[in-house]
Amino acid sequence: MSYGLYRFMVPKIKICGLTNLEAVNAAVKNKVDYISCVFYKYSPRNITPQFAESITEEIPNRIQKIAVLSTYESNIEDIIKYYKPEILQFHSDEEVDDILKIKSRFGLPIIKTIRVNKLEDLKVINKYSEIADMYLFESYSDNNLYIDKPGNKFDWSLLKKVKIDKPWFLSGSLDKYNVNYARRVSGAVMINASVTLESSPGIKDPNMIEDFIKSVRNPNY
Ligand SMILES: O=C(O)c1ccccc1NCC(=O)[C@H](O)[C@H](O)COP(=O)(O)O
Repeated sequence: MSYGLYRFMVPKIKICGLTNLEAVNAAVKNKVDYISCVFYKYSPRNITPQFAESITEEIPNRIQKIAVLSTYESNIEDIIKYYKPEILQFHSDEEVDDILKIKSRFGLPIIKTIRVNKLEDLKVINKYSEIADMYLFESYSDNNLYIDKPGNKFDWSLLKKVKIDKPWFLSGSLDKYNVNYARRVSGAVMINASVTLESSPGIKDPNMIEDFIKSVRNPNY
């Protein structure tokens, strides 16, 4: 995509791993498009479905709620019942059939995370293309399989080298300084950020959320 065209595409922003009302309010105030809560017991961002419901119940309808979970999680019924996500995001090496069962049962669209460090990692898109409605691309480190640490990035330009058959988010240590460069070299229209907006593990800083969203919306900010 030429830079000229890219400049006119309105970016969509997802803030992931919200754990308190202040962070949700900062995301809402700054007109985020998607928010995600994490339901993964080893994550510092893990919260209960009931608490996720309580911090997100007042958000406007235009913001879509995403649940980050795994097919191995046992509390999916509670996640659906209380948090009421509009999209489910699967983040590990789930089997296609297991995701399909959940998709058919709850009738919700699926984001499949694809972890990328080299071009051949992108082949896994083929495996999930039947069941995924969107992808989320991020990097991985061998010693930390499912939870990225700040600073984990991949060569974003790899995403321009393959045909991607669904809408997709770019993720992985995006911050207010690198996000517009990352969008340019990857062609991303949809952006996900989490750890880079935290003052301590699991705790998002409302000012960092605001600065991040402003810098995506206005690259000269
Ligand atoms: O965020 C978590 O703690 C997490 C734990 C287990 C599975 C997935 C998890 N996050 C889901 C994501 O979409 C991304 O990993 C995360 O937002 C990465 O973004 P960033 O921290 O900005 O690199």
